[in-house]
Amino acid sequence: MGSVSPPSDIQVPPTHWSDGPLGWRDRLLASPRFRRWAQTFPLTRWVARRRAAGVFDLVAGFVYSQVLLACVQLRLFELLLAEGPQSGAALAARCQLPVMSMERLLRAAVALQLLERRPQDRYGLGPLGAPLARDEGLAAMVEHHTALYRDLAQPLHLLRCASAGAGADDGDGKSATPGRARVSGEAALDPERSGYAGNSRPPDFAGARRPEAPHEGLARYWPYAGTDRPEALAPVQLLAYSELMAASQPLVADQVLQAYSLQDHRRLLDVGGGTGAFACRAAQVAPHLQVQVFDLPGVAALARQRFEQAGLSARCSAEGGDFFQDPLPPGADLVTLLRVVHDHDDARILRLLRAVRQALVPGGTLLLAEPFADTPGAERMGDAYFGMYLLAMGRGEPRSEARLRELLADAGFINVRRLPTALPLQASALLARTPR
Ligand SMILES: CC(C)=CCC/C(C)=C/CC/C(C)=C/C=C/C(C)=C/C=C/C=C(C)/C=C/C=C(C)/C=C/C=C(C)/C=C/CC(C)(C)O
Ligand SMILES: C[S@@+](CC[C@H](N)C(=O)[O-])C[C@H]1O[C@@H](n2cnc3c(N)ncnc32)[C@H](O)[C@@H]1O
Repeated sequence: MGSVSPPSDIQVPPTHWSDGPLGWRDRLLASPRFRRWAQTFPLTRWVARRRAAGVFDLVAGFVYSQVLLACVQLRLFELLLAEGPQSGAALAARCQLPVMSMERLLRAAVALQLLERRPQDRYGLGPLGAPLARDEGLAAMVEHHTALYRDLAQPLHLLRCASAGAGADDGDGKSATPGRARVSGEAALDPERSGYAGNSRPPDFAGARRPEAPHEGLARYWPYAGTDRPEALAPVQLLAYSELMAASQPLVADQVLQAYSLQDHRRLLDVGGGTGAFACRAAQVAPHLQVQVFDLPGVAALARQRFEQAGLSARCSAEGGDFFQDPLPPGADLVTLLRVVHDHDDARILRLLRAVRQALVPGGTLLLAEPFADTPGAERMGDAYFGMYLLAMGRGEPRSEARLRELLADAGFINVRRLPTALPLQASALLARTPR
């Protein structure tokens, strides 16, 4: 393998007027002498400290994430919300950790504002931990990152392999990506063997750690991203990601339903609608609405179970199939695509959008919602988080609003408009119509 440092004998000539001043700035910031001066000079000291803290956070980010993971696995936030602040020794006993380790974790969590020190040497929830205390979706997201971090442990390996053909399939369900062979079959996502048991939770806090999160990478976690025959996936392979999506769906549903009223629609088709979590919410907020989910056969079967358990089978149904191959059920006046488009490449998405246009009644509405790239104030979420996440998954990319608009126009949609959502970090939304 060659050296990773840039060859020092290559001079890149400036090609744009801004290269000059920006090159000057870069050399200044890279200069240890300048940095030494700036961190002591009274007018620049605060910028130097802020920048240093920013760089430090990037360097230490993984450590912070693992402190959070330990808190989530111990169910610390829920415990402190339910029972109030407690001493380190009491928490150590509850969590079955040595007192010294527990204190170390608690102090780390305080430094990250996940927890706060309280009078009489006790620990309570902090401003960043409190929102996590009752959020099953966020907790599940944190836990499943174990799979992502396996892939990211060697980022260059991931980047090199992916450039050889991310998500390419060699026809038998195994990824053509070298070094990331996909194991089909039950072992991959067997909740027992992977250690992942989704939302199944012990009844009380006594020694109640959450189960260890997945031991495999994302390609196995999301098996549909690596095959051209997703309808052939075994039910056990669909379970872990379907549970994660159902647990985290309220985060998305809240954004969508706050931004858009379903009252004027009569028939909703949720394409890639998973196990029907959004469908149930939609049916509950719009009691006149007929709702249908289209997803892979094994996932659609789970949706049917959910509808039955919720007593919604009269208005909610689910059809199984491959949305790239099979026709979508016709007749809906609203189609939703929630967290679906970013999973796939442009060619597949164009095919899917055209199929959605065919399925909708004339003048029908498409509502597309997912995290967008280039979201002001949440840029890291798009290109940094989802960019790397989807690379590890093996297919798809985060797209900007502008790119999604182009794809929608290519697929024949008109009147595309942005629906403002309260927390674009969670999901942004576009509305589009089919011609009458
Ligand atoms: C009351 C006092 C004292 C003061 C008031 C001050 C005030 C107004 C404070 C505000 C408090 C407040 C309301 C806080 C709210 C916090 C919230 C809403 C936090 C939300 C955080 C959301 C996060 C961290 C979301 C993370 C989402 C992730 C990581 C999503 C991952 C999604 C994946 C991996 C999806 C995969 C699907 C695929 C495969 C890509 O298709
Ligand atoms: C990221 S999940 C989103 C699920 C749901 N919309 C949500 O937001 O919770 C993507 C969904 O698309 C489904 N899916 C992926 N490829 C598919 C295909 N070719 N045909 C049908 N469904 C597919 C998956 O089974 C999964 O339920």
